[in-house]
Amino acid sequence: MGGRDQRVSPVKNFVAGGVGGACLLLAGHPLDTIKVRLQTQPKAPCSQYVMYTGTLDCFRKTLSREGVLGFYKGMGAPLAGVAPMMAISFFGFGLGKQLLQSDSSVPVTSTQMFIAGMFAGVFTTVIVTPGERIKCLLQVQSSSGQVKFSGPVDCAVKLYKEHGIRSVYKGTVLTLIRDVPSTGFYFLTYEYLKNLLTPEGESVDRLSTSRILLAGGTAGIVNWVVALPPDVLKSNFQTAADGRYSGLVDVLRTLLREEGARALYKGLSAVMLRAFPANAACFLGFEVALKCLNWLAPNC
Ligand SMILES: CC(=O)O[C@H](CC(=O)[O-])C[N+](C)(C)C
Repeated sequence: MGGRDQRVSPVKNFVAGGVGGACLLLAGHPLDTIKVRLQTQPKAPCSQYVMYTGTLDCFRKTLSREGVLGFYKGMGAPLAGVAPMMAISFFGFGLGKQLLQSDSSVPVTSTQMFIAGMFAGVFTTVIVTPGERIKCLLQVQSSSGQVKFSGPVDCAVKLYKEHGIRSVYKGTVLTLIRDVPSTGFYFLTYEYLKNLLTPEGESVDRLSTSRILLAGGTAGIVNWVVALPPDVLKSNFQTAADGRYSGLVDVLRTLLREEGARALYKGLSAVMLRAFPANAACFLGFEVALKCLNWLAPNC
């Protein structure tokens, strides 16, 4: 597989990855707001009184009542987490490729791309695990009606005070199971499609915006096809009361026994609806930021 002609500096990958993360959030947050509103709307006595009948209804009502800004409520906390996560992810991927590629004139192979992507997945787990634990607990709390945590910082402090750092990092193994293979496929798909979509004789670095969007969006879909089953297990494990599950195999067994295999793809439509535009924007933001950085500092 053809890689970039020259190696990209890890700092540039980090900064451009952060820009990509901010774009991911800007494009994906409206669908996340819709998803959370649908998931947490109060149970109605009959379908006539239901607040939102579906995704489109929720979109229309939010737009007419709150305007476009209504879709961007509560974006501050995720911005503080998603931009650094994607910065670390692109940094880890770039570093992984450099470590695996002994000669920079030899293109990076598909296997090396996949391993470098998995490497990035290991890197991000350090910040993703506590971020997901806090996010999931807050999301479940808003639908359960019991307010234990006033916000992300309060949640982190309470978890730490109650059961120490182990509690903040509850779900680390499941986060690794979710993110290591999926990030491998994420970057492999993007790089593979970029090469496939590059016309004969042209450089992959001059790919059109529409093709970058297509490659990035598809990478997002592939990422979530792989990530969703462990994501369901992770969310259940991270939000369960202490002692409810003896381990991750117990979560899997319980879920399969109680809800069947379909439970492993819960929330599929909302996740997929968000995955394409959010990740298309992420990779476009990354590529544009990288071009700007290369223009500003061509020699580093
Ligand atoms: C599971 C996840 O966070 O996926 C990221 C993209 C998205 O849609 O949020 C990508 N990555 C796993 C590389 C962080």
